[in-house]
Amino acid sequence: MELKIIKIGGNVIENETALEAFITDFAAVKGPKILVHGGGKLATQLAEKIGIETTMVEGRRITDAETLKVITMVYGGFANKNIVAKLQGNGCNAIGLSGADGNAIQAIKRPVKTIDYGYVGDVTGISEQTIDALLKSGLTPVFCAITHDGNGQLFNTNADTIAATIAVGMSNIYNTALYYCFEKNGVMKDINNEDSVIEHINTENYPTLLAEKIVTEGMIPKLYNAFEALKQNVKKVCIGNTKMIVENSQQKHTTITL
Ligand SMILES: Nc1ncnc2c1ncn2[C@@H]1O[C@H](COP(=O)(O)OP(=O)(O)O)[C@@H](O)[C@H]1O
Ligand SMILES: CC(=O)N[C@@H](CCC(=O)OP(=O)(O)O)C(=O)O
Repeated sequence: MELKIIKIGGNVIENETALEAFITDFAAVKGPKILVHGGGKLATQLAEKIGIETTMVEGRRITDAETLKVITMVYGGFANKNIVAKLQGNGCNAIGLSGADGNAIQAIKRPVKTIDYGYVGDVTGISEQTIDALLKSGLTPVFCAITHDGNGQLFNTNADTIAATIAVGMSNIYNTALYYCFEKNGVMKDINNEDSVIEHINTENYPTLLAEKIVTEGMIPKLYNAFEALKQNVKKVCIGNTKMIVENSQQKHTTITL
């Protein structure tokens, strides 16, 4: 059976109309499914309001103790519960989780090489049996971008990485398909031209896209994670507009292959 792991980005969450449209489409997706959400933009806005500066390095947030509090409140609080409530309103029996809940996603502090990211976690494992028990009982897990180390420490983890790791872990039980949904139509040749979607990215054309800076910022972890997922048994990875998850959708998007 296919399990769909669908990730939505910060710009979708932040935009009331886009979020409502996505929720309707996600609720209508048939079969077992898991939603992973970010909320990076909302966290940056709240941090700014309370005088905490945000530093991003290659799409990842440097997370000090105060920033960790903000992201926990935003991702695990407002963003997660708002999405769960809206899904409930659309007949989808969602349950909101962080990686600490049910020990679902374990992580270690990202090792310091040239950069110390602070309380940023690299995922070490997921509890696929616990997640599967939720699926089997008819619930739809909704994960925010928070993990833990099993010793009481929460971590901020890139939501794209969480989605990929869940897809990899759950591939022990299901055929998994990973969808990265965001506000654009896919990975674009020209970021200002929605018609310039690159329909296929693979390990051959990717280095050029990276070198020519066609792929930058938040798209770097997304593609890194896409390749990692495919190498570890995930059957399908797509990047595109939320409309691509609609059954028989003709929406153009980017498909990643090895
Ligand atoms: N070639 C590209 N095509 C589309 N988006 C790109 C590209 N290169 C960089 N990006 C950036 O990647 C962003 C998506 O990643 P990210 O900021 O992590 O957002 P999300 O929260 O949606 O995952 C886009 O909003 C865009 O600014
Ligand atoms: C470590 C790290 O960078 N974590 C991300 C988690 C949220 C996220 O990934 O949100 P989007 O998918 O909306 O970008 C962050 O704090 O921005």
